[in-house]
Amino acid sequence: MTIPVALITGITGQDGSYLAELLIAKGYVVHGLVRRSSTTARARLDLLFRDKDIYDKQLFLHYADLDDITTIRRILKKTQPDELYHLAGQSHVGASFEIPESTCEFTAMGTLRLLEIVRDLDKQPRFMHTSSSEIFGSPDELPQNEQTPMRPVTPYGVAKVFATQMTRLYRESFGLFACNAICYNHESPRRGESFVTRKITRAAAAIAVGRQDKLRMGSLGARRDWGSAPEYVEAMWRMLQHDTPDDYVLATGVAHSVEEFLSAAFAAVGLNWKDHYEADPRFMRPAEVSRLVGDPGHAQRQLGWKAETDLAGLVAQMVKHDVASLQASASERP
Ligand SMILES: C[C@H]1O[C@H](OP(=O)(O)OP(=O)(O)OC[C@H]2O[C@@H](n3cnc4c(=O)[nH]c(N)nc43)[C@H](O)[C@@H]2O)[C@@H](O)[C@@H](O)C1=O
Repeated sequence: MTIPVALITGITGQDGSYLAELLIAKGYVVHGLVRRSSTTARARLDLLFRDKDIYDKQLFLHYADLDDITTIRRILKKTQPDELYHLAGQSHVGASFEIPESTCEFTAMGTLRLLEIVRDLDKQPRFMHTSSSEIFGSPDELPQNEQTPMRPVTPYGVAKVFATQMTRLYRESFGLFACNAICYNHESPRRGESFVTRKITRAAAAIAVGRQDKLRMGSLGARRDWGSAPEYVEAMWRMLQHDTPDDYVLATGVAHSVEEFLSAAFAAVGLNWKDHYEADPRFMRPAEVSRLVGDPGHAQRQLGWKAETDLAGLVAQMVKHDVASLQASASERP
């Protein structure tokens, strides 16, 4: 039996770590591209795999930045993956207003460069690009599906539109097996600390144990369709196992406000968020998407995939994790 080989860009991120775990459990050999500078970000992977004798047997990490075409081409030629999961990019929407150029460089051009390399390979891997609900920006219809017109309102959204359309174009014009996973927000205890959900659950835990008093945040009115990250990477894998390539909205189909998330997280540790919240203009954005909710029907029909975790379940998992890790670090203190 041949062992399937996958390559993941962005393997050190939240989704990358869950996807690596999933593929390794399925018996894949997994190669990951790692930025030379992201030594600390590797902590997620080290925590998962360091003691499990996986490195150099099933998991191989390679240094390569997304603008380093020759290195990526060399790695792809050497590793000959069957599947290429493209997760890397500047993923913070708020930051994209501060650094629009590098956001486009990595998120938009980085995807095009990868597609170009794949197009030239003799053995072309199946390709999955992690697109985003931000492509819809300010949509006319609700919920959004794969046919909803793209109307991005943030530099990040514009970059994702470019990458999404290029992925479609390489599928339709050059015959690549290329798919877009149009992901709505997906969270977990491994979510980066600057995204709103994790910022809230970490603060709720820290305030509950007396290590923090205030939580400074931006607007609470925005609504998001929040799902659970491990479920979304399962859908990504299913996309590349399907007979034909296509684009899929991955979402729960239900939206909640930031205030609802905040309220649920603080309630989970017996606190009232109103006693600790402080509005901070530094976290307000020049433009907000507010009507994003996805229709995951296509993924359900074609891939048999459905988001299972609701907001209450997600909040409970994240708060529990953050409380436990604070307690563990407190007990380690001399
Ligand atoms: C689908 C999409 O999902 C993510 O992008 P995002 O939705 O912008 O996620 P977020 O957690 O940064 O913000 C959610 C909402 O929360 C509001 N908000 C209020 N106060 C703070 C605050 O203090 N920090 C942050 N970060 N947000 C705040 C903020 O203004 C926004 O309305 C990325 O994975 C992205 O890569 C992606 O593709």
